[in-house]
Amino acid sequence: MKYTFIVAAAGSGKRMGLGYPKQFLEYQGKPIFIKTLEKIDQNPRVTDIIVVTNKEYTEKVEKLCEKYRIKKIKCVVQGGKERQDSIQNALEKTGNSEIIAVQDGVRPFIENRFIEDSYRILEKNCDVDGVVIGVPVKDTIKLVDKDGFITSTPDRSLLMAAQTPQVFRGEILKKAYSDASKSNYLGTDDSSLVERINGKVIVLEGSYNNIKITTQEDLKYL
Ligand SMILES: Nc1ccn([C@@H]2O[C@H](COP(=O)(O)OP(=O)(O)OP(=O)(O)O)[C@@H](O)[C@H]2O)c(=O)n1
Ligand SMILES: C[C@](O)(CO)[C@H](O)COP(=O)(O)O
Repeated sequence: MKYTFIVAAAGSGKRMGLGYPKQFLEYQGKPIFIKTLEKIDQNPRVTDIIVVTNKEYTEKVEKLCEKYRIKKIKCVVQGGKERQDSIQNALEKTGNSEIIAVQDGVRPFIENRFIEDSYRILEKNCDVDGVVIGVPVKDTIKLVDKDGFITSTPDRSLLMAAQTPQVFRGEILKKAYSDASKSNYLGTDDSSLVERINGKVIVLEGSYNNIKITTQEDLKYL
């Protein structure tokens, strides 16, 4: 079995406003995306890792992966305009991988149990197409109209905030991406693409620590 990880590191980090992409920000002496890659590389079941990055940073990423001895790198591919385009480019290099996981390069607090438990769920349940790491929402969520007026208050007990990794059977993930591209559907995560082709995806409780480094306020967690 091939267990491929795609690590998305092709964003520009506009909201962080560093003047360079936040995946290169140093945390404990290493770029954030390297900290993320180290955790994935250490899992014995992961067979290969594809990193997606901005065209102008490809060589830098290759060198950093070498410097920090990330052993399972299969290739570094060029990203696209949106995160979804970046993942689509990486999917083209996954070959016949049976299980494909997608991870934000800027979520360095990924835990090994997220990977292990997701693989276990997919192995034990042939009717499940994917596993998404997520946490119960703590705030009350309001749906609003374009003028900011509240239209409804969804039942919070049914709301989960999606994180990464998001782990899928390779075939359905590729089909989901291909269908989304044909119909110009742009989702904000990988699971939403699988959901729209009626894939059965389960949420596995992750951790509130597993944040995505997005804005300056998140730097206090590093
Ligand atoms: N075209 C893109 C956009 C994002 N990402 C990656 O997807 C993850 C989550 O995206 P986000 O936090 O939105 O990162 P940025 O796009 O860099 O941030 P911003 O939206 O503030 O510019 C990050 O690891 C980012 O590098 C990517 O691979 N390709
Ligand atoms: C995939 C994701 O990290 C799940 O929370 C998130 O949706 C990425 O969103 P962004 O628009 O790239 O910040």
